[in-house]
Parts: sequence; structure tokens; C-alpha cells
Amino acid sequence: MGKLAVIAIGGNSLIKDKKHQTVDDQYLAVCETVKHIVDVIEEGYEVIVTHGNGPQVGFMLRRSEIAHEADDMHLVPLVNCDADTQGAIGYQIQQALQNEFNKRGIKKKATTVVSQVEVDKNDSAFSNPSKPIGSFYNDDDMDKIKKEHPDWIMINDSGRGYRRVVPSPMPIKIIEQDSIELLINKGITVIAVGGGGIPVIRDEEDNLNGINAVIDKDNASCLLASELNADLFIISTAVPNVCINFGKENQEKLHDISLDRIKELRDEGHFAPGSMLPKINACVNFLENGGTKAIITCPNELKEAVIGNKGTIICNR
Ligand SMILES: Nc1ncnc2c1ncn2[C@@H]1O[C@H](COP(=O)(O)OP(=O)(O)O)[C@@H](O)[C@H]1O
Ligand SMILES: NC(=O)OP(=O)(O)O
Repeated sequence: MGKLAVIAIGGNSLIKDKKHQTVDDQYLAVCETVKHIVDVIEEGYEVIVTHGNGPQVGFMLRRSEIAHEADDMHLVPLVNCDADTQGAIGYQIQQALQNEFNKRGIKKKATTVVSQVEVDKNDSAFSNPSKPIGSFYNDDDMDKIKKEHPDWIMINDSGRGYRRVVPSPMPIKIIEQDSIELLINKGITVIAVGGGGIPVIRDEEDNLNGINAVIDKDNASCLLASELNADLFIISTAVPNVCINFGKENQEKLHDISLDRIKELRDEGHFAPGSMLPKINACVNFLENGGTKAIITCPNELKEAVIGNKGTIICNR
């Protein structure tokens, strides 16, 4: 097998803005992102694509709640919304990859693996929801939300608006890891641990059971990249570079940076919880687990970042 890259695509990066969040809009964004992923494959990497589902799983949950409120339809549990988004987004990425391979005359196949990820039922995240999902709300919306949904827990998501949060336990084990490895060793481009994976817990009889949560896809992708000893861990998001003083007048892009320096900047509080901080932590964990190179950038700079010219490149040195 050639070099292995795990590329994690952000759920928000598949949705350009509030006016472009239909399924068709998302497919166009997937097709655009996939072109850049295939560029990386053409650079000689076998690729596992992982993806987020933050916005999508929130939309799906809300649809189910609205149908329940309006027409007494049954509710869809959050864990099943995870599974639904994994299938729906995986389908789009798989189809777009296959079409792009065919267009470029690349004899490769793409396959999505429905992935369960084990978590600890005693994870403190279950009593401390922190994962933003669904739509962004502004100050005016918040008055209505407080009245109509007093049970929702809301946070300010990196100054982009308010979002509902749900528990996000740490991933412990990727249940389908062997199948993913088997496929990648056959040269198949795999889409896996979508939405961070479907969270499951293990009971005393060793049975797996779904649990309502949304695993952070950066953490699950890091676990997969570390377990498979990936040569490269890439997080593709909406910004070309990680910045210090993000959103301020003195904002500065980070290019090449060492593991030690990024940890210092993290500890100084430069990276917003719920958005950039989990990405930084995932890269740090990947490098501390033996990885050598992690990249954070946007889809259209993926190839240049892999070559070493763009993006934020964090190295273990
Ligand atoms: N220090 C930072 N540097 C760059 N972007 C940051 C920083 N802090 C927060 N952000 C925000 O984090 C976003 C990425 O997080 P998010 O949208 O949650 O990711 P995802 O693409 O995985 O859905 C960026 O688009 C940017 O708005
Ligand atoms: N599950 C998850 O981490 O999704 P996002 O990357 O879309 O937030």
C-alpha cells in the first residue's frame, strides 16, 4: 500500500451559508471538495475520508421534533439521526468520488463503511453537553428559543451565533476498524466514521447498544488515523489556516508550526472550544500518538498543503 492519509471534512464546510444548505447545495459542495481529495490521491496517497455531521444531524433531529410536535409522528433518537447522516453524507461523498475517478480515468472504487464507535457510558460529556449541532441562531431568535424550548442547552459558537449543544463523549474504539483496513489495503477509497461514528456502549454481555450523543469527528478521525498509523492526518474545514487572535484586528495565519508551539498557543486560549480547539487537540493527539504530520486547511488548498505550500502544517519536531 502507498502512503495513507486520513482526511476529515467538516460538516460546516459542506454548507456554504444559510441560503445554500439544501441537500443539492451540499452535494455541490461535496463534489467540489472531492476534486481536491482526488488531487491528494493523485499525489500517491491512499485516502480514508471521514466527515462531520454537526449541522446535518441537528437539522435531522429538528425535522423529527417538528413532525412530532405537528403531527404526532414518532421521534427519531439522536443516535439514529447520527446513523442517518452517516449514510446520507457517505452516499454523496461515495458517489462524487466515483464520478471524479471515472472522469479522470482513475481505476479506483469508493465505499462507505457504516461505522460504530464505542464510548464510555460514564463519560462526563453525558452530563456536560458541548457539541454544537444544527442551525445558528441570533440574539433575537434566542428570546423565542428560551420560551419555546427551555430544555435546550445553547452556546455561542465561535462568535458565529448560538447553537444547541448535545453530549460528545470521547471515542474509545472503532468497531469496524478491521473492515476499513481491509478495504484500504485493497486500494479502495473508504469513507468511514462519518459524523464521528455512531456512538455505542458495550453492556455486560458484550452487546453493543446505541447511545444518544454526537462524537466529535476530529477526535474519531484522529483515533482512526493513529490506529492505522496514517502518514498524514488532514482536517479540511472552512478556513485556509488556523489563526492566532482569530476574528481580531491582529489576526495572524499560522503556516508551519511545531507540536510544542501549537500546544503553547492552545494553552494561551487562541482556539475556540467547539470549533477550532477540537481540531487542534486532534492534531496534537495524532502527533503525540506517533504521527509525524498533521494539516488543517480548506478544501481548495488541500493539494498545495500536502505538497507543503499552504495551510497550517503541524509537525512532530
Ligand atoms: N483560531 C482560529 N483560527 C481559525 N478558525 C477558527 C479559530 N477559532 C475558531 N475558528 C472557527 O472555526 C471554524 C471551524 O470549525 P467548525 O466550523 O466547527 O468546523 P467544521 O468544518 O469541522 O464543521 C472556522 O471556520 C472558524 O470560523
Ligand atoms: N460530528 C462532528 O464533529 O461534526 P462537525 O465536524 O460537523 O462539527
